[in-house]
Amino acid sequence: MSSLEEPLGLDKLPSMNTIDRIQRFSSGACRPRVDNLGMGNCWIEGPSCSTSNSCDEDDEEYTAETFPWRRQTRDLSRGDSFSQKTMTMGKNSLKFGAIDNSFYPSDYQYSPKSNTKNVQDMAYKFMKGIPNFVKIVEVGPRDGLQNEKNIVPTDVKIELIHRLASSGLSVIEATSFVSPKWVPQLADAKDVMQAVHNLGGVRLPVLTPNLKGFEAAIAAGAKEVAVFASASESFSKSNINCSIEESLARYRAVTWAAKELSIPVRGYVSCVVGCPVEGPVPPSKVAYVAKELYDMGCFEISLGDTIGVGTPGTVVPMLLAVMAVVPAEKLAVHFHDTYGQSLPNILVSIQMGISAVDSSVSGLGGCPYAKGASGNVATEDVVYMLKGLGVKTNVDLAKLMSAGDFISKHLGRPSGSKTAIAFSRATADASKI
Ligand SMILES: CC(C)(COP(=O)([O-])OP(=O)([O-])OC[C@H]1O[C@@H](n2cnc3c(N)ncnc32)[C@H](O)[C@@H]1OP(=O)([O-])[O-])[C@@H](O)C(=O)NCCC(=O)NCCSC(=O)C[C@@](C)(O)CC(=O)[O-]
Repeated sequence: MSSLEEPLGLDKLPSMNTIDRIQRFSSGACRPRVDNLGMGNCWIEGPSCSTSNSCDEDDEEYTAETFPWRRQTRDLSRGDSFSQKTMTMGKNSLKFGAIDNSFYPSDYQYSPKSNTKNVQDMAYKFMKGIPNFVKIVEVGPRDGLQNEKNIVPTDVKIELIHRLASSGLSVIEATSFVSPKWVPQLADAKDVMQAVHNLGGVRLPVLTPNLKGFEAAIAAGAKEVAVFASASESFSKSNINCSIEESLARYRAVTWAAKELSIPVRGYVSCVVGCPVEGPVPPSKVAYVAKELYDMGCFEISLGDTIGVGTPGTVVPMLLAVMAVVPAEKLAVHFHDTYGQSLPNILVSIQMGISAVDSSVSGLGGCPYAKGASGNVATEDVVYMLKGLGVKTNVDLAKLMSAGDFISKHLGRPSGSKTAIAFSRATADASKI
């Protein structure tokens, strides 16, 4: 039975006593104010921390109590004045805030002078765990295009990768060296890789399910690869035609070969909260597979909610279980947006100290072996939310949206990014004035 019918709730997973922590965050703690506020801009802005996430922690009272999982975080001292800045978006000079004032009625007016200590404390708790910098791993050209009904021409894929790179994305998953019988959409992996492998300033990992794929990837110029295991036995069989243990044995061979060539290997765990066949997946199984991948040498483990059924209620217990065995700084999160839960899931993940997020331009994607699962969270939406939180990504949103526009036009459908749609509407409205 498909688990897509019903979101997985905490009632279906072991209680880990974390929900009350999340519920302590009040929505009012990060309320926008009217004056000159951008749509996604948060008025909270910490003192200047470096992007290396090396802030000093100066207030331990909340640290131990509220964020036992917290890692490198911003330095928000309680007396901070929370201010807001307007952000411009590249040459197009689209400005956050261009259509902002009309969004917020006057009763949203927020005066720092009337701020109570209580409210400041809530804001502090909310922001305390959030890192200064989040690395975005763009998976559109691989996870996005692997599920397209019509095969996207090689030159379009290459152009997309170029456009994504020019937006400032530092990691773009380019393609997969998998069986073309299983995933014909990426049968041109060799041609794509040969065309982009020398692109400067960007890492271009590719998926490799076994040694055959690894060798082909290296021959085509790949300098980084990713292996992908599942926390669900059934999904492992349908996705890569072997058991979890068999897949781990294959990946040990891949990581061993990669080590010989000094090739970094990223590890994926899929179905981290739910499986299309088995339903809820216990956090302990996810932790087991994540640790195996970490121990065999994967430099980062990406936790994939492959069918997009997770909510913060299931994601937090899963992350706690994984963080007990793999350090938070070695983890990334990878959410599909089937139930529109990706952004809240990303928010709780970064509050827990994770600073690497996978996403897909225009929300492209889905897994050919997970029917009903929708695309990944849209990169534009993630960048927009992070900008609003004052978190750096080094991604130029205007250029990113232009890349999204390029691929959406090619696919003949509107972008799956709400941010891109909102900005294109705003631009269209402005041009009528
Ligand atoms: C794993 C295999 C290859 C096993 O495939 P198999 O059929 O079990 O393997 P086999 O070893 O018996 O080989 C069968 C044929 O495939 C060939 N072959 C074998 N390996 C390769 C290779 N690397 N590249 C090209 N060809 C290959 C092999 O040479 C042979 O060719 P034949 O003799 O029949 O002509 C297959 O099941 C496969 O390619 N699966 C890939 C499935 C896939 O890409 N799924 C989507 C990934 S998305 C995902 O996993 C989730 C993730 C990462 O996005 C995270 C998330 O969203 O949560």
